[in-house]
Amino acid sequence: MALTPVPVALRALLGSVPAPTAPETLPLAQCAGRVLAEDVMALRTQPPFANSAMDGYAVRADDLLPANELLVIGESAAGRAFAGRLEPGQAVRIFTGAPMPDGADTILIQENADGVGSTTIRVRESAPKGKFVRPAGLDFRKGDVLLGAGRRLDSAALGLAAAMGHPTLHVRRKPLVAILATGDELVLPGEPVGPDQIVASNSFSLAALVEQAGATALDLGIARDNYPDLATKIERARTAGADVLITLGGASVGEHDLVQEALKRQGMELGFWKIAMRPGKPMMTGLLGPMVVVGLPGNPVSSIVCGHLFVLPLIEALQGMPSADRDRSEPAILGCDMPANDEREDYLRAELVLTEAGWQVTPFEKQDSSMLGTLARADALAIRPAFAEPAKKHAPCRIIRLR
Ligand SMILES: Nc1nc2c(c(=O)[nH]1)N[C@H]1C(S)=C(S)[C@@H](COP(=O)(O)OP(=O)(O)OC[C@H]3O[C@@H](n4cnc5c(N)ncnc54)[C@H](O)[C@@H]3O)O[C@H]1N2
Ligand code: MOO
Repeated sequence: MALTPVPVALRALLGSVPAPTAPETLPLAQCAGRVLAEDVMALRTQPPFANSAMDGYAVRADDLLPANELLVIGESAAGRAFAGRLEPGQAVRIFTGAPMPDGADTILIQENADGVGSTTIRVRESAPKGKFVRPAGLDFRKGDVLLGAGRRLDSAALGLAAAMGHPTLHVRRKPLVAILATGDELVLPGEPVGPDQIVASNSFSLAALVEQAGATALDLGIARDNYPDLATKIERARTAGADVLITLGGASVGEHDLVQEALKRQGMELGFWKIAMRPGKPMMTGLLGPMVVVGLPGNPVSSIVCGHLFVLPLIEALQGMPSADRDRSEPAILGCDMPANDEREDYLRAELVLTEAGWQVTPFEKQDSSMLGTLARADALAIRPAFAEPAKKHAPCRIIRLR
């Protein structure tokens, strides 16, 4: 079978998502990190009235001649407006956020007035008409749509939704991602490790990755390399209603690589298998009923790199984010010479340095896909396209930032 290029595989995977997860209504305080299921319209105008941006005096700009004296006739504070009307020659003591009194058009900040606190003030320095006045609707008006469906609710978006008057929001249910490690050799961290055993790490790294992307991880533990155990644990993912099943390991071509066959026996429709990338070549995708299956290679670095390239966009697509298929790479320059590349696109663990010419990326010398220490040190993946010619230090390249 020919190797599938990364963008082809990614498009196919995102295209296989049956539908975004169902919407649910949550109180605002529980919406951080969730994705909006519908557009959000302002239920009110902000600010609802013209107000002062500074502490000082509400005045008429026409009265702001240096040394002019103004009679202070009252006070407007936030939550306690001045009820009367300002006439020529008058001022109203005002504080930040307080409503502008009728008849006033400008704020004289108290630093530019003499006699602050007394019944008469003297203009020290003039100000143009409208200075430090926030007109009603400066931020938004009732009916404005300020947050679109598919927007992830970061702190600014949540603050805005609150200011628009929404106590609850319609957001996508968190995708449920079942994670199944496979392998006779695996033991959990902290368990006794036999001479031919390996500590399982991939479930932890993938769970962290999917949770950062807004999903809930469901750890199915470790399936041993036999069909009955694999079948039981795959079944558990289906019963739990997982939107995605990530399998780890057993993806390659050896006699103990049973995962694909186990999934097919349960009815999985294979999407693709084997991608033109390094690491991550044996990755597989499929659909088992409505559940999207992603079979990741067992090598720890391969599984995490595939997680960044495929699983993160998949989880965004499941949350209805329209930008899920965006190009996540950024420009950089090489920090060293690079040899020609073969038919697999390379994702090299690398460190970044910010230079006058932008990010300079230098791949680590050792790139084995078992080396988690190197991956944890890496700032980015340096991308070397398939069949790339040799490249010189400072040549342009693309990177994907890891943190
Ligand atoms: N003849 C060939 N051999 C291999 C090929 C190939 O094309 N022809 N591909 C290689 C590539 S590339 C990769 S990547 C690996 C991936 O194979 P598997 O997905 O079958 O992975 P395993 O054999 O199950 O495990 C590989 C390695 O990773 C360790 N592992 C597995 N699961 C975990 C886990 N949960 N946590 C930590 N470490 C794990 C496992 O012990 C092995 O050491 O295949 C190549 N072979
Ligand atoms: O592609 Mo494998 O993921 O080289 O190690």
